[in-house]
Amino acid sequence: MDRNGVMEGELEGKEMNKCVEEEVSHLALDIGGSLIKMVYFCVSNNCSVHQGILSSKGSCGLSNGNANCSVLKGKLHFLKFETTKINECLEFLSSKQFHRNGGYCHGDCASDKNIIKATGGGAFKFADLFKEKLGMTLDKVDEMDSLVAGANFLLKEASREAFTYMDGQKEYVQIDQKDLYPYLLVNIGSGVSMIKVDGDGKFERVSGTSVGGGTFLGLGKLLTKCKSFDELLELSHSGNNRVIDMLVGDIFGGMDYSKIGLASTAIASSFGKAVSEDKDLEDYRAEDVARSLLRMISNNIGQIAYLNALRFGLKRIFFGGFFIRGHAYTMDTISVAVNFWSKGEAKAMFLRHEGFLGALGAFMSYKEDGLTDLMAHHFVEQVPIKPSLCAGGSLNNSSILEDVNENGSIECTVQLSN
Ligand SMILES: Nc1ncnc2c1ncn2[C@@H]1O[C@H](COP(=O)(O)OP(=O)(O)O)[C@@H](O)[C@H]1O
Ligand SMILES: CC(C)(COP(=O)(O)O)[C@@H](O)C(=O)NCCC(=O)O
Repeated sequence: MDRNGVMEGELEGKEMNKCVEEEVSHLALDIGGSLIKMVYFCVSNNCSVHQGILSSKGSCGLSNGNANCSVLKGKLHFLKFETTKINECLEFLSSKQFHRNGGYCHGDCASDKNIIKATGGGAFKFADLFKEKLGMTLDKVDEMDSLVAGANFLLKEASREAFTYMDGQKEYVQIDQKDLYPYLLVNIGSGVSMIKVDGDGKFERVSGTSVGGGTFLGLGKLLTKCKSFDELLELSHSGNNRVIDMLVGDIFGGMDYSKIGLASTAIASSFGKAVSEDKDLEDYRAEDVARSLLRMISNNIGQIAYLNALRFGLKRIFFGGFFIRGHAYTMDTISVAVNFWSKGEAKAMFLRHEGFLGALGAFMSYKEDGLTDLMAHHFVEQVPIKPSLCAGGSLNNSSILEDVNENGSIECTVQLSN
């Protein structure tokens, strides 16, 4: 796995084998414009999968004591691949035999009737490819439905999922389930969707913008010649946006424009300095360009999000999508924008499993499918555990913010009807 958490190389493959030995019962995909997100449930050793119906070989150690193991213990795992490298995803699924036991089957798993829940535009675009290469049918789940289901699930079931981030301070937010709705969900993927959520399955996509994560990476690649998202983020770390952005102070001779509440250090015009300076792109440091770009896009999304929150009187805004990547400066910029525009009234919040909302929602939709005998899920998040520890090993509690999505498997139980 590279620094992005994108699968590559043998080592991760070996680590994942351990999980396969423990049996993957269900798997769902979110195939987006930039990344493929995968969520799968790995049944703990003492339970196994037979013909698509999960049953126990021994005691599952769970409450109902039913020999058919209607409650399974295991872990939810999270992985991502670049969409342009979809073949790596297919190879991974194939090598791990996920196409045999990752979906649900109509009685006969050995047949080609494997069906996998999938959301995102790629569920349409790549349906034939999955069929041709793996004999897998992608059962399409609507992207907005999935995002909302994934977010609601995490906000209600997972502990330490939502947090605020301001001035370098991360604070987990205790969500009162009775007081969750309404909220604004802002998913920053390649593009940005803004969804007003009023309940389970009750929502409206109220806005969106095409200036999103794809814009950041696309423009960043053109302007800095960097090759990857991580490289671009890394560059932005050591950059100074003031070299390129035109500040209020640049226009007002170092003074604030206090009458309208603008400090001299506020950005008056992103990239505005490049207008008057007789410089070529090469004369600017790639670090500074990356920083200005990140700031411009984060600010803009924060502002549009706030305006939509204002439009509907929403106080809480949850930001998801892989543009964020747990990156301090991105979250800080978004938080400052929301705080500034709302005069402290609205709050920006972020999610640990930010990029996996759609995939989780697609995963949850198995429970609506009678074919699976899957009645309901009950998830209990425990300690984030590295996928490599799936088959045992010491617990790792020191989850790093940036890597939580790859390392933060969730211990859970899945309830199935007999
Ligand atoms: N490893 C990565 N490769 C490409 N883009 C990444 C990566 N990590 C984060 N990103 C950012 O995340 C965005 C995609 O977010 P995501 O939520 O997966 O959306 P989508 O569903 O459109 O693929 C990209 O546009 C980019 O800004
Ligand atoms: C079309 C999309 C829903 C696709 O989702 P994505 O793959 O970007 O996560 C998203 O890119 C989007 O909402 N774009 C903004 C389009 C607009 O409202 O202008």
